[in-house]
Amino acid sequence: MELRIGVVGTGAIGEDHIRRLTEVITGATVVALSDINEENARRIAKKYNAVFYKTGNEVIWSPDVDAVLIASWDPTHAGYVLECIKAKKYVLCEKPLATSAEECLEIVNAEIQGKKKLVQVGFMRRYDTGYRELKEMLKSGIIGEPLMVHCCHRNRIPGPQHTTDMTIKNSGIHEIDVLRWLLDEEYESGQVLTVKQNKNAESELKDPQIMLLKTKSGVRIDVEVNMNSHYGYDIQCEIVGEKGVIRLPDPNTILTKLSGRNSYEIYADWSFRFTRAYDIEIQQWIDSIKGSGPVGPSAWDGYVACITADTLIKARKRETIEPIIIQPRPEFYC
Ligand SMILES: NC(=O)c1ccc[n+]([C@@H]2O[C@H](COP(=O)([O-])OP(=O)(O)OC[C@H]3O[C@@H](n4cnc5c(N)ncnc54)[C@H](O)[C@@H]3O)[C@@H](O)[C@H]2O)c1
Ligand SMILES: O[C@H]1[C@H](O)[C@@H](O)[C@H](O)[C@@H](O)[C@H]1O
Repeated sequence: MELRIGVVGTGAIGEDHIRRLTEVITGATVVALSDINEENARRIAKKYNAVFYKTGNEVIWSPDVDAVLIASWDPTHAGYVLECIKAKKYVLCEKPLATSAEECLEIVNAEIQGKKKLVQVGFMRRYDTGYRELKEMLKSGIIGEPLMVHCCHRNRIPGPQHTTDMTIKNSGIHEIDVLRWLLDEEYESGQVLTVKQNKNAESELKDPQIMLLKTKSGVRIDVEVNMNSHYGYDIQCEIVGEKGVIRLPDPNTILTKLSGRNSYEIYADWSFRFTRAYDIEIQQWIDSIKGSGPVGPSAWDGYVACITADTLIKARKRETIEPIIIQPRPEFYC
């Protein structure tokens, strides 16, 4: 049976997911889509033989749609996810789940009231082969207990509407999620350092920023989140353990020997770096909702990531170390 998917938001990643669902993923067809940029959405609807709807809610409530993928701007996520829960439809929402922890809790409570797990959050790094290998190696105990984690999240240039808070809540949120998944524990406190301003950054944008996190067991984490690397999209993660160090591999790119130099390509953005992870994420989402329901990052994971991001933003503004206070995890998500 082909699952009929509706997509809300057909910008960069929305269109890429539609291509993926059509050309790469098995068992699903994109039948409906919507975007406030009507011209672009109509172009994509024509290209992929889907129906254009004027509003996201019409896509969600359409009887022709079995499940929904949300890829619109961050502040629109919570409203659409709540609507999907009302309509009792499975939904894969791109990160972040919402722009505040309060909205995330509203989603969590609505899902619990509906007595069915419907929501998955687009934390695709959990599906990246490199991160998966890191997790396996950590579990094997080969480096002993992890003690410190050093990460970089470098974007070549920021998107047009990027703000100082988004560096944490839109970009750094990937590390917030993937590191608690890797280490399998929660955070205790956090801090953000701003550094000498990059002259290439917009004057309003504090860039780069360093997120510092401490986990409950005392692991120390530093993450450079840099929106203006200029040289490319570069994701690094090194875990220092009691007996050794493990490091996320760079993606395999061809070694070029040219003009007296050995060189490797560095990807320009996330769409190339995480292509395979998105493919696996979406295929597993489709397979799971045809089975007993989603098994990927849940609304609860969306909440924990968001409360951590909110706390880090508060810490940056106050120039303090803030405790990260997470509500008790409901039985529903255990
Ligand atoms: N998981 C990842 O690695 C990853 C990568 C890129 C983007 N994202 C997330 O995906 C979302 C989209 O990012 P993007 O890079 O494609 O941005 P984009 O600006 O290219 O696309 C967003 C689209 O949303 C549309 N939109 C805005 N408000 C809307 C509304 N109310 N209803 C319907 N459509 C609306 C815009 O017109 C635009 O076409 C963001 O939330 C971002 O955080 C995740
Ligand atoms: O910093 C970017 C991340 O590296 C990507 O994976 C996307 O999430 C994008 O929206 C962010 O701006």
